[in-house]
Amino acid sequence: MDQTSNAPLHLCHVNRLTIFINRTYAVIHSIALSFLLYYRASFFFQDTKTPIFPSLIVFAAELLFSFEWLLTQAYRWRPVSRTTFPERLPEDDKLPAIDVFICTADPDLEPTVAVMNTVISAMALDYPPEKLHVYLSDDAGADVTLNGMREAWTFAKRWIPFCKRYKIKCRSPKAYFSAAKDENEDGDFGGTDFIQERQIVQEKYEVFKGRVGEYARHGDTGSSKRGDHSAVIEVIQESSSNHIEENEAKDMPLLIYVSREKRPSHSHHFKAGAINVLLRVSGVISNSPFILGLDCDTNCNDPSSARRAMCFHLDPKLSPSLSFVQFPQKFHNISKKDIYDSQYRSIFKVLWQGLDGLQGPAMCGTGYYIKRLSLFGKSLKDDHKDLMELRQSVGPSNEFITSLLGNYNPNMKMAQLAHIAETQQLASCTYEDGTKWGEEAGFLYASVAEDFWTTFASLHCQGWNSVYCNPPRPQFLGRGFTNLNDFLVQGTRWSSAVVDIAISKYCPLIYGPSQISFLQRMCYAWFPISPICQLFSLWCLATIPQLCLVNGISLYPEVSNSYFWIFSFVLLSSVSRHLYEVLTTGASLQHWVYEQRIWMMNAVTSHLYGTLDAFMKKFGWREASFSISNKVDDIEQLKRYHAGVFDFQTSVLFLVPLASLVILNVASLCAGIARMIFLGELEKLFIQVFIPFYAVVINYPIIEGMLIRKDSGRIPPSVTLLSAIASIIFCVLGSIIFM
Ligand SMILES: O=c1ccn([C@@H]2O[C@H](COP(=O)(O)OP(=O)(O)O[C@H]3O[C@H](CO)[C@@H](O)[C@H](O)[C@H]3O)[C@@H](O)[C@H]2O)c(=O)[nH]1
Ligand SMILES: [Mn+2]
Repeated sequence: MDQTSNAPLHLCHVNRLTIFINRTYAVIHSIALSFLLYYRASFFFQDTKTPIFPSLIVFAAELLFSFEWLLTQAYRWRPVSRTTFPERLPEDDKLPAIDVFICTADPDLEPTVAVMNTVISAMALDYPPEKLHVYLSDDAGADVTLNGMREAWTFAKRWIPFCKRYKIKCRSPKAYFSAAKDENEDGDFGGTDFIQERQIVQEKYEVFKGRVGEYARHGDTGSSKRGDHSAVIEVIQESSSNHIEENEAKDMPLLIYVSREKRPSHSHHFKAGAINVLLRVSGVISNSPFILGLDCDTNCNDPSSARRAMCFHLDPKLSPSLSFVQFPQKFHNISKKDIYDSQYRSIFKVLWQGLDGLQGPAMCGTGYYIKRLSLFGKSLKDDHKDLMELRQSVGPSNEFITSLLGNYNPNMKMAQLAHIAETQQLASCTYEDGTKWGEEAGFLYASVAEDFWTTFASLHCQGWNSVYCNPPRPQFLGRGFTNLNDFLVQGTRWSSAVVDIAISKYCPLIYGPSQISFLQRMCYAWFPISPICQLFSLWCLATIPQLCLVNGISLYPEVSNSYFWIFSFVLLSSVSRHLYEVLTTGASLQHWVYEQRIWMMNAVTSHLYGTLDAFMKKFGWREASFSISNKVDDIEQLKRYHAGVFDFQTSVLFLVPLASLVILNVASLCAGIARMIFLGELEKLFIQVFIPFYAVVINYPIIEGMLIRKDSGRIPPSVTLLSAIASIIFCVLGSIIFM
């Protein structure tokens, strides 16, 4: 260990070439945009035959697009990347303790074996075991999960020493055993000892899986009492009295099951509520200064993440204002033909790097190492720490307040026994009544995008920073979507959650104290504003120029007009800019098509319903909800995903807008081509023909789904018919009203 030297624990690289390219592009593109908007604006002072209403709508769409574009430039202002040197960390006895929080909520959608793999992989992190405490929050209160944990504990006693002895990198047994041998480049594969032990451990894993499977089949998955059960907190311990095994257990991290109390009469605030209970319960058990947050599907794919995170948290220059280290979300099941962009390429390869160069990335729910106290910044802000005020803020438990004030250094065994009674109260659904939990303490409740919202309002706006750590080997691997329905359902939840923020008084465009920089605020504004901008602009651009085309009305400059080149430039520049980013982040030309398509589909469906949902909540017509993402594979759907074939088995509410818009665009394209050929309007309508042409080419799989495919993943004929009728009605009504 290299403690004595002054070698840094981490480095930050500023990519000057990228910055130069990004800023140059921003300047050139914004000049072109200004010309475009000038052309539109001056149009209203001219005397033309074009009807005013469609031009006005298209202008509004262009304005919103430009505004959104402007916000995204902040992400491109100063992207950075980082390297860590965990080997330079101090000795193990100087490392701070870590509590791992894993959340699960529904054993039917989140299979127990997979959740336990996450638990086991977290227990096997490369960190002193006495400084690692793993908590699983089970919102379903299901027996299968509690029993699964007991089995996981027993299996982990074999698994952890095996991983450590042979330096296995992939610490999720499921991933390890299902990978082809040569894929497991890590670990020592030479000796017969290894081969024998691997065999034994694999057998144990099969037994573990079998047992959990039994519980799942015959046990109670808690579906009847999911919203109505009392709190259960259990420290998972040795069940057998076997001496040798007990010795092994010494090297095991503490493992704790937490199922908070839930009652129909009390709002439980979804995942944020679950984490806040974990914050309290762990506060009186282990009270570690740092917390690793994981979703139940996020396996530790590399044991070194904890030490890498400590490279930042233990840097004396960075640490006082550092709240958390975020690792990217990466996924183990991404197809080469990632048609739904399940990898979120742009977020994790572009946007988060950009934020990292400003004040730091937003939390993304999983794969982050956060400083516990930063979540209580507002409650603890006065130095004198008035006890009464603190009670009002975080509730009456003296044990918890003591732990928060840092006066309580838990001796694990004692703490377990002394405080288990206290935890019942801390996990009860009435504990938060009259306190500031969810408002200033812990994760915030105002939006179900609790991660994004908490980072903005509680952390970055209070002057905390964060960093983004993206080493070449993925440190965590989750499960990406494999079908359109899951993608659109999650998209709708996200849009709704962020639009909640956009239409609240905390909209980052207007809210934001001086601690947050202007550029950081622009980035934050983009998330809540973009669904509204995209939804409006895309719906307009997918209907109005088309309607006008059918009626022979020109909305864009003719080819001979010099502004024609401005419009062409803006279009080409934005499209090629996106292509450039896709290619330079290691994706293919084909992936660029996927992203263009899924972006359009998302905008006209998820963003639409999400925004509607947000407004309905605002007016009190609907309650907040959190539709948990499905994590069970359907073989058929999986096959299609890997073949790059769309699976249209989703709600008609999603399908009808998609299909209607495509039908409308095909029809207008035909009409446009006919006009060009028979009426010689090529010059006049060039751009307007190009728009539906582009939309149709990019969205070809929808046409295929309607007309060509016969499999169960196609668009049902009834939906096609309904959509055709919808587009005809739109065309007729639109022509009468607008033209
Ligand atoms: O009432 C709830 C609802 C969800 N969860 C857990 O929260 C996690 C995330 O839920 P999931 O359904 O997988 O949602 P995703 O859309 O995949 O989650 C993304 O978006 C969420 C909201 O922004 C973040 O919290 C997540 O970390 C992020 O991965 C899962 O482990 C769930 O078990 C709970 O514990 N209680
Ligand atoms: Mn998820």
